[in-house]
Amino acid sequence: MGEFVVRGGRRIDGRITVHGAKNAALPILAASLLASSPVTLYDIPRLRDVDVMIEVLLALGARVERSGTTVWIDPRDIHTYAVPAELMQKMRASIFVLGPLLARLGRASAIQPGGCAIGDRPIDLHLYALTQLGAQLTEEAGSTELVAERLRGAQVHLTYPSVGATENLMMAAALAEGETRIRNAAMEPEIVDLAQFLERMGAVVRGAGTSDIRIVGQPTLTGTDYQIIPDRIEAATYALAVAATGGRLVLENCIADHLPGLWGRLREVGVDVRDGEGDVVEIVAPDRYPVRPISVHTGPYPGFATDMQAQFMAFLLKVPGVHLISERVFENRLGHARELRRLGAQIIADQRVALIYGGKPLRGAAVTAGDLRAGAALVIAGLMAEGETVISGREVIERGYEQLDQNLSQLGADVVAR
Ligand SMILES: CC(=O)N[C@H]1[C@@H](OP(=O)(O)OP(=O)(O)OC[C@H]2O[C@@H](n3ccc(=O)[nH]c3=O)[C@H](O)[C@@H]2O)O[C@H](CO)[C@@H](O)[C@@H]1O
Ligand SMILES: C=C(OP(=O)(O)O)C(=O)O
Repeated sequence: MGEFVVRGGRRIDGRITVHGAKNAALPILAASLLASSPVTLYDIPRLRDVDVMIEVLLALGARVERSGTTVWIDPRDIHTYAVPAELMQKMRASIFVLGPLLARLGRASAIQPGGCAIGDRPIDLHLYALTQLGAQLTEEAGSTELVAERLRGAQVHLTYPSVGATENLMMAAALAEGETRIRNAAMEPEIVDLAQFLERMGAVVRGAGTSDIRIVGQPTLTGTDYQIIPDRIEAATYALAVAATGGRLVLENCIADHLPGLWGRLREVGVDVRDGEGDVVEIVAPDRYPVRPISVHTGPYPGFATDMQAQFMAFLLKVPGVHLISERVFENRLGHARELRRLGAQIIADQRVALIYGGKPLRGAAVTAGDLRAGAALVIAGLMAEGETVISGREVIERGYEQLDQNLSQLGADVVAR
């Protein structure tokens, strides 16, 4: 297992360009399987999860070429409907290929992904949604198989606005006969990005970004080229790193509107956030914060994103006052509280709610990244702490952050990967 070694106490100053969004790239790579001719995707981040998704596409019979952040996919000859078990185990987002495989080959199978460090993460809503389009479902001995001669559009009400289930359904519906209407659909920017990609391939998608999405399926979809949106969670992570350490940061390729809840809370405690023209956001953080209790509840978009909750908790350690975080999306996503306590943080937490006593000094220690965003939170806390913080589980963090150590070092921080 690799580590990040962070020596705290340095100010951040500089500018960085936000990479393409992991959580948009993964479903869009899967959606490329729907096309009857090659697809070219731009701004695909160089991340471990993307490597695994490309392995999945190759295993299914697609041709894939990659040069920097450009990925070319020829899905014409896909022949395998079963997602290899070892790839499902490596990354639960492999589940995104179920909808496209079912639509292209009439059959799709995979092992059931297990839970992970942040919760059980069942796929019942994905499967329910696909059966509503006419697929027959067989579940046995930990594996799932879906079969459909022909998918037919339907009205599908999701009992929870699951991002992944909405995406799987949109992809299958794009090649189904007739119209599909998704009620209580997820509204995240990554849903809108997938919708735009499907439209570029010839599907008709209306209402993406609202809770009511309509998709008119087409007999075939054609390959296209498409540029992925910037990673709002990567942007939030760097913004919170500067807010936690003091200094100035210019984020290029950052769509400020994709982060509701973040900028307002930063401004509330005195961070100067300038949302300029051309997707540039400038953040100037004070050295000290006033006593200001903050409370945050995560929720589906446009609620406060669960994927920035851990990093926000690390930032709150800097702000004097007693703060409250409640995690409402995943049932077990506060594991970082225990690791932050190793740095001297005063946090009381159960599985869903944490009280954070901010404004107290932190000191470096050895900690472990239990999940991707928990790891990012520990890096932020390490930047604030006196002395050296060694974060093990570097590979977990690199699932979602490209060149984290180089980026932070370039901004003046002392972060080494080893
Ligand atoms: C690759 C990707 O884009 N991942 C994101 C996606 O994950 P993901 O798509 O897995 O998240 P969902 O929105 O589906 O999950 C939200 C909640 O719904 C539950 N649920 C989900 C599906 C299902 O079939 N049954 C069920 O009960 C989950 O356990 C969780 O409690 O959205 C999450 C919520 O914004 C983000 O944290 C993840 O980073
Ligand atoms: C939880 C995340 O991703 P995934 O759904 O791929 O585990 C994340 O991006 O924070």
